[in-house]
Amino acid sequence: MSQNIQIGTRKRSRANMNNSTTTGPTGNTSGSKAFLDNFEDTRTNKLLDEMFARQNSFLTDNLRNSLDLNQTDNPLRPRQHQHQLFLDNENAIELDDEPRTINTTINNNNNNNNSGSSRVDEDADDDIIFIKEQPIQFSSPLILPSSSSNANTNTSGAISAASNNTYITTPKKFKKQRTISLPQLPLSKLSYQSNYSGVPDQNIAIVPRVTQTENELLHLTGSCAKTLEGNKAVSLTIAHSTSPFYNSPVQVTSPPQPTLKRQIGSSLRKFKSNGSSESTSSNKSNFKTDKDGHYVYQENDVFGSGGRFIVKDLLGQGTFGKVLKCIDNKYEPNYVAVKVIRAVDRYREAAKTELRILQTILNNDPQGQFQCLLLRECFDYKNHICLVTDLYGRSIYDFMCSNGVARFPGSHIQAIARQLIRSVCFLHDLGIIHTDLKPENILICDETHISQNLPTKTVQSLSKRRREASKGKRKILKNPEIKIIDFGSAIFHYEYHPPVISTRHYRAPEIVLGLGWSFPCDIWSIACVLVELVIGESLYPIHENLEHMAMMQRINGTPFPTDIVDKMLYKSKHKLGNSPSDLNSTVIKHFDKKTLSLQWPEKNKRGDTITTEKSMKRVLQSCDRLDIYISKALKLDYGDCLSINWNLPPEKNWSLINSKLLWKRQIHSSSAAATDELDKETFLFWYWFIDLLRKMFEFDPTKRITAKDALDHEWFNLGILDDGIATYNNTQG
Ligand SMILES: Nc1ncnc2c1ncn2[C@@H]1O[C@H](COP(=O)(O)OP(=O)(O)OP(=O)(O)O)[C@@H](O)[C@H]1O
Repeated sequence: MSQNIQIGTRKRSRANMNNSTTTGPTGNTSGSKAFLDNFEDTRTNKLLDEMFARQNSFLTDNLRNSLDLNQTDNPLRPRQHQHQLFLDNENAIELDDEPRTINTTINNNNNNNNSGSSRVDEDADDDIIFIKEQPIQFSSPLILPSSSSNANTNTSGAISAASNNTYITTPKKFKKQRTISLPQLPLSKLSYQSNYSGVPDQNIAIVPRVTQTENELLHLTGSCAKTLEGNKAVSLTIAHSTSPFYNSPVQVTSPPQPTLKRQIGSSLRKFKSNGSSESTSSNKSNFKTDKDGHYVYQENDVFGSGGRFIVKDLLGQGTFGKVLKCIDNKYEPNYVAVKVIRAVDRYREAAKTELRILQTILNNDPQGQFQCLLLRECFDYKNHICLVTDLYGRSIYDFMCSNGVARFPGSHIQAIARQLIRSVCFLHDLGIIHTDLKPENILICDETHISQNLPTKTVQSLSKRRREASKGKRKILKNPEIKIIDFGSAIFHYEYHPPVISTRHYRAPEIVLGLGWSFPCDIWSIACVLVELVIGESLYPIHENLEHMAMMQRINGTPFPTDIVDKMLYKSKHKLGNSPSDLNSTVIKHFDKKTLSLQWPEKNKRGDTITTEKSMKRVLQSCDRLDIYISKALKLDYGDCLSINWNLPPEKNWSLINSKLLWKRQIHSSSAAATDELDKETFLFWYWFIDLLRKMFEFDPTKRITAKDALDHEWFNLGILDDGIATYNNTQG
C-alpha cells in the first residue's frame, strides 16, 4: 500500500537551544502518544497510558527482583533462586559463550579474526566468521528408525534421525555469520514447563489495538517527513507494507492437516482457488536431515502436507535451524519464509517458546503494524518444527555488507530507530523481552534502492569483498521500513532469565556484570545497532569480557558506577541469583575491591602490563568516547568542522562549530563546498541523536531510558534533509 502524503502544514518543534544542561530536555511533555504522530484520540491515549503503566510495573518488578540485593528476603525475589544456583552453573557451562555450541567448521583464514580486526584496518568491515559445511555422507551407528514424524532424539538430544537411515551434511555452502546468538535452551524449558500448557499465557491481557490511519504511519519514515524551520516542505511517498497475508475479512476453512500441531492465522489468508501454477509433480520430496539435526538445503525440494511447500532458496541459517524461501502452493500470495527448526529435542523445545511469543505478537498486532515478524502457521514435519512466516528482504547487516558505503543516511537511521524503538515498546508492553536485537535480526521489507556511483578513490579504499559486492556504488533504500525477526531467544518478563543472553556485541553491561537483566537490555542493544548504522561497523567488535568492559567505559567516557560494581560484588559474595559461571574469573577479578574500579589494562603480580598490544589498540585507538567517535564518522559526510561534545549544551557546541566554519571559509574559500552542507539544523539533528544514545547507553539499567521515553526524545522532533530524503523525492512520482 502506498500513499502520497504532502507535508508542510505542521512544523516540528526545534531543539531547545537554550538548554544549558548536558543531558538535554527529555522532560518533553509530548506525552505517551508520541509515536502516533498527530493522534489526538483520547481513547487511544488512555490505552497507551495503560500500556506504559503496565510496562513500568513490569520493569520495576523485574529490576527490583534482580537488583535490590540488600533485601534478600524480598518477597518479589523469584522463588526458584535456591535451586537456580545449581541450574545456573549447569547452564553457564553449556551456554557460557558463543562458539561452543556451534557444530560447524569455523574457518578463520579469511579476514575473519574478529578479535584482531581493528577499526583501523582497511578490512574492518569484513568482521565475519565463515562457516563452511562440507558435503559428507555417512551412515551412523546411532541412527534411529525414523519414519515417524516424531522420531525421538537420543538422551543427549544431539542426534536426530533422518527419514532414510543416512546422515548427510548440508551441501557445500558458505554462510557469513558474523555474530552467533546464544541458544537459550534447556533451562528455559525446565523453569517454565510447569506453567506451559501449550496455550498462550492468560496472564497477558490482550490490549485492543486501534488500527492506525495512514497519517499515523508516518513513523515509518521517522521525521523524514517533517521539516525544520528554514527547510522546505518535503513531499514523500510512504510505502507501508501490511502483511501480504492480511486479506481481511476473508474466512476460509482450514484444510485437514493430520500432523498439524497448530495452525495460526489461517483465516487471514486466501486459499488458492484452482491450484498452483507451480506444479509439484516434477518435484520430489527429498527432505533430508544432517547429523546435527539441520535440514539439508536442496533447491526445489518439496515438503509439508501434500507437498505444499517448494524450497526456492536458503535465506539464512542460524543456531535454531534454516530459514527457507518457499513457494506455498496452498495460499496466495505464495512466497513465504519457513524456518525449519533443527530436529533436536532441545531446539524443538526452544521453538515452542518462539511460537508462544510469535502467537502473542500475532494476537496483538495481526496486521504487523509494530514491525514484528508475523507467524502464519506452524507444523511438524519429519521431527522438524516448521514456522511459516511472511517473507521479507535481506537483513540490514547484509544490506550494509553489500553497500559501497555501509553507513545509512541520517534520515534513514532516524526512521529505523523510530520503528525499532516503537516495536520494542510494543513488545515490552506485552511483557516480551527480545534479548537478541542485532542488525542480522532486522530485515528490510523492500530492498529497492537507488545506486550512486562512488568516486574512484573511495572505491579503491574499499575491501575487495565490499568492492565486489557493491560494484563501487552506494545504495540508498527507497523505503527504510524494517521488521524485527528471530524471537527464538525472546522471553516473557516473568519467566526464567538465563544468566547470559544476547549476542556479545549487543550485550548490555548488567548481563556482563551478572546483575540480572530485564527490558533495558533491549534498549542497550538498539543503541549498539544505531551506532552501527552511523559508523558502518560494529561498535563492540569484541569476544571477551575484560575488553568488552574496558570498551564500554571508554565509549561512555565514565567508569562503571560504584553502586553497580558494589551490587555485583555483593551478589557474588552472597551467591545471590543468577550469575554466569565465569563471572569471577572473567569479570569480578578485574575490579579493585577497594576502589571498585576496573583494572584495565591488565597487570600481572609484578605490575607489568599483560594486556596485548592489539587489545590496547582496539580499546584506545579504534574507539573513543561516543560523541567524539560519532563526530569522526560524521566528518566523512559533513566535513571537519562537525565535532560534537556532549558535555556542552547545543548552543555552545554550535558556536564553536560556527567559528570553525567561518574561519575555514575565510582561509580556504575554495573548500566552502565541503562545509556548505553543515547547517545548524544538521548539527542539531546529530547533537540530539547523540544525546538519545547517551541515555540508551546508561550503565545502570534502572536509569536507562525506556522505549516509551525514547520515543518522546527531542531527536524525534527533528528532521534532516539528506540523501535518504532525496531518494524519496527523486523516486516517487
Ligand atoms: N521472514 C523472513 N524473511 C526473509 N528472511 C528471513 C526471514 N526470517 C529469517 N530470515 C533470514 O534467516 C536468517 C536466520 O533467521 P533467524 O535469525 O530467525 O534464525 P535463527 O536460527 O534463530 O538464527 P540465530 O542463530 O541468529 O538466532 C536471518 O538472519 C534472515 O537473514
